[in-house]
Amino acid sequence: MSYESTPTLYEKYGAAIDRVVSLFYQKVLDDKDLQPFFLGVNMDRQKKHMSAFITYALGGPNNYNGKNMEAAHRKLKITDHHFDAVSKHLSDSLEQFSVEDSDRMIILSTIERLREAIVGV
Ligand code: HEM
Repeated sequence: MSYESTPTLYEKYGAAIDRVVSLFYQKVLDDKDLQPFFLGVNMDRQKKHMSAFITYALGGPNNYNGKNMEAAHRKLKITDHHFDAVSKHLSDSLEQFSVEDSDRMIILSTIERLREAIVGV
């Protein structure tokens, strides 16, 4: 009998989060539909906030000190189309880092739960 417990997603992928987030924002900024949202945004700060947010969402330590999702996206007039595009870039980035499909699905469903707080607020 083994006492090993299932590792959290943070234990499995935590070391790669910064690199995944960098690749993700490369894709976002290469996307003509999404570029305008990030004009004038400090991307170093943005990447740090996103990495901390994802770290916590995957079961890691809570070092996130940014705004809540509703406050962060208020007045940006983000549509479902934009949300789907961002979600796809995250999915592609996770795939490029060889995150297992079943884990990628869990991560995407965690992100999906934020849709209401981000779209159209
Ligand atoms: C899919 C899930 C998403 C997550 C987890 C997420 C996460 C975050 C985080 C952690 C911040 C930083 C908040 C802060 O600085 O206090 C942020 C800001 C921002 N997000 Fe998102 N975001 C998501 C979707 C989107 C979408 C779909 C768009 C637009 C297409 C978007 C555009 C922005 C912009 C422009 C900012 C910067 C706001 C500013 O600094 O004034 N985000 N997001």
